This record gives sequence, structure tokens and C-alpha cells, in this order.
Amino acid sequence: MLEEILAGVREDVAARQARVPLEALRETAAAAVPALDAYAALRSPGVGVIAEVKRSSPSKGQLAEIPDPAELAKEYADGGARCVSVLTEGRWFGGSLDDLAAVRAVVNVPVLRKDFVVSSYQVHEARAYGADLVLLIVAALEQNTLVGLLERVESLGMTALVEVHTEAEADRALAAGAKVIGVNARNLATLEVDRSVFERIAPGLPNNVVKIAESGVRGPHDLIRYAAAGADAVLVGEGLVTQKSPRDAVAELVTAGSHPATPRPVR
Ligand SMILES: O=P(O)(O)OC[C@@H](O)[C@@H](O)c1c[nH]c2ccccc12
Repeated sequence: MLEEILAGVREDVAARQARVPLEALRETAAAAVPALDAYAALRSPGVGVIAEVKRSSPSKGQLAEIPDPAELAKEYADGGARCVSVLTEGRWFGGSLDDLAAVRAVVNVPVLRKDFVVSSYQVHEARAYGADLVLLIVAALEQNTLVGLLERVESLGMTALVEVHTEAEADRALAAGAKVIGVNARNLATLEVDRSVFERIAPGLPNNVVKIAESGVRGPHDLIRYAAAGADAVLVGEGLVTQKSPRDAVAELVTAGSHPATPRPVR
């Protein structure tokens, strides 16, 4: 699955780059409002919620129409989301860079560009459209490309969220210098969700690394389970976009994440 998605992404990036050359994009990125400190936000007390704007997924098809991503993002922020994630991949997830810009314009919390980043062009795009955080998926990248992209993200003042699914990938993320690591419960090759992956990998990560549990959070009980394994934050898409009130759904998770009885990461 991952390979098929990446092939489409490469085509789409080439088409955008033919329209807007890197030099022009760099200028837009340089003129953008500076990135927020997402690393600091993610390390604040309690288990944070990264709420995702996600229309579709390869495993489930359409999840929600989301005619107005800015409106949804405002609900997330009102509900207490620590960051908002915006899927910008179009073919499988129904997202776009315009969604990112629309969300950036209405929220004050850090915004994550969630995509399959394979070239530094996409990192400049992320900054030009207002992202503070950029997802880098270890399984999609050769080690030297990962290192280069991570440096590029940081050189533009943003934070890299480096996604892993196995111990070997976590080692690669650490070797590349990742300070924020997301453990995806979903295997991007098979699309299967296994919530125990976070429990296996997170305890082996250094204390100063911010740990994010991605995928499969259906409600507060999943957040509490991830918290017990050391999560600083959970990243939630489907479990929010399918709710009647995404604002209340976020607030419920945030309440669970800040409850005194909820375990917190050791620093
Ligand atoms: O909808 P869920 O199960 O709450 O998952 C959200 C998020 O973790 C998922 O969208 C995701 C995690 N890593 C990704 C990489 C690419 C695309 C999507 C993802």
C-alpha cells in the first residue's frame, strides 16, 4: 500500500513543482509567519491531543465530508486540542494544501502537515502554507534522505514528527536525531492496526524524546492505555471526524489526558 501511495505522491509533487519552482516557494516560505514551538507545546503537562482533519483513508474510504476544514479545526481548538493535524495527501486521504492554509488561518495551536514527504520541496511547501510540524515516515525514506529532510524541517524553524512502526525504525529515527517520535499502531504496508505496538516501542525511547501514539484511539480508554505506556500525546483522526460533536469528543479526551490519575511520562 505504502509504495502505491508514494508513487502517486511523487507524481503530484512533480506536477506542483512544474507550476511553482522551488525558488518561488522558498520566498513564500521565508515570508510566512514564523513557526510555533511545537516541541514545547507537546511537552507541556498532561497527555495532549493532536486532532486530525481526515476526510478519507485507504482502509475505510470516506470517513466524513468535511466541507469546511477551518470550521472543524476551530472545534478541535475549542475542545482543547494541543495541535491540529491536517492530511494534505489528495488521492487516498482527500486532503490538500489549501486545507492546511485554511486551518492555519483560524487556529493558534501548532499545525502538523500530515503527508508522505519524500522531497525537500514538500518541506518548503509545508512552511509556505503555515505548518509548524512536518510528518516524516521512516518506512518511506532511506536513512540519508530522512536525515536530510529532518535537518531541512528544523532549518525552517519547524519540528519533525518522525513516524515509526517497528523497533528497527525507532532506532533509525533516533540515529537521525528525532526529538519527537510517533509510533503508528497502523502498519502502512498492510493497514492493520495493533495498539500494542506503542507499548512495545515507547518504553525503549529516551526520556527527552516526545512520544506520540498514533492511530486507533476510539475514546478515553485508549488514551489512558497509551498514557500508561508513556505517551505525551495521542494523534486521533477517525475517532473525531465521525463524531456528531468533534469539539466534545476532543474535550473528553483532553479531560482524560489531564486527569491526575492518568499516568504521565517520566522526564
Ligand atoms: O484515524 P486514526 O486511526 O485515528 O489515525 C490517525 C492517524 O494516526 C493516521 O491518520 C495516520 C498516522 N500516520 C499516518 C501517515 C499517513 C497517513 C495517515 C496517518
